[in-house]
Amino acid sequence: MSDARVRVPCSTSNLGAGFDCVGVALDRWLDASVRVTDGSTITIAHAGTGAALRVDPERDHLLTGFRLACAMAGAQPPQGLAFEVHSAIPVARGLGSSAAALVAGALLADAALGLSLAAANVVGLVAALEGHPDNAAPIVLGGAVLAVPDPGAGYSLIPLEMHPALGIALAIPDFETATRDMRAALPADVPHRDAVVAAGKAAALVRGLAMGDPALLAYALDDVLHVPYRRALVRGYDEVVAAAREAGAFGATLSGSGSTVLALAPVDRVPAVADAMRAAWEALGIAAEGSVARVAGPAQVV
Ligand SMILES: Nc1ncnc2c1ncn2[C@@H]1O[C@H](COP(=O)(O)OP(=O)(O)OP(=O)(O)O)[C@@H](O)[C@H]1O
Ligand SMILES: N[C@@H](CCO)C(=O)O
Repeated sequence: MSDARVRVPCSTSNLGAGFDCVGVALDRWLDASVRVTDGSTITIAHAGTGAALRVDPERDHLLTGFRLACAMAGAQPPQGLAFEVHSAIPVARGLGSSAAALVAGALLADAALGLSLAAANVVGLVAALEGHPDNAAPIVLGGAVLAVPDPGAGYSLIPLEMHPALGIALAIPDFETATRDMRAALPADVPHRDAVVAAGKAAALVRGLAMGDPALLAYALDDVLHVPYRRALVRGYDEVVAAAREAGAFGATLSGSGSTVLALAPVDRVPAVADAMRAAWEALGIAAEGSVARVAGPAQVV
């Protein structure tokens, strides 16, 4: 057993029509380390965006990920552990902070105990806990990823091409939306006609990302499966999406389950789109950060 350190990106997921199956790793990072101690206590020191988290260590996703990885490999976790985390990923904003913490914990266990877990296993254990693989998959693999169930119990993880002329803008408001609440807002069933439209939009998303095709992306970002049921819970959603389009975006949608709004745009329009979305929120009295996001590589042991 040795000390270990990892660096894990954030992720945006869904991208409109890729609900629960498409995600992209983005360049905001969580850095974490673990040290084995002589005692029998577990400490987790959070800095950065996690500093305000009031989570008992026993319920912290970092420790959960660590223990799940040990259990998957049949290894006994040490009793005394000291974790240190610095995160730049905003919490409960649709940028995968929970998946990032789970992946970080699992990779720390893998590195510290020499578990030799495959990337697909790490995605699988995080997805099993979260109930969807679209954050864990890009965090572990980097880039844009399609994650769908494979004939066994795991997932097929397929890297998706993103056209180089395609840029990503984010607007991150100062209010949270918990994924649990946003999933509770979804209906148990949708009308068949909506399912038909959703199938076409999901196909349009994959092809639109590869080609950078404006019409396909506009169609795909205008989701019918989850956004219609969630947008009322994100104050200003319609205004921010409209502002993105007016500033030159192909379209905009919730990042993950929100509250962040993500826009896809030609690379040279991305700064203006990010600024327009921020301004739209601020016009409603809601502080927000507008930023240009870059696609990130995979989580790494450093
Ligand atoms: N180490 C941790 N880092 C972040 N969140 C944690 C951690 N441990 C537990 N949590 C819980 O997870 C919640 C955040 O998860 P949630 O799924 O709601 O948002 P998210 O992962 O930031 O966004 P999304 O899943 O929509 O991309 C926090 O409010 C907190 O209760
Ligand atoms: N696909 C998930 C992502 C949550 O981060 C959802 O939209 O609920």
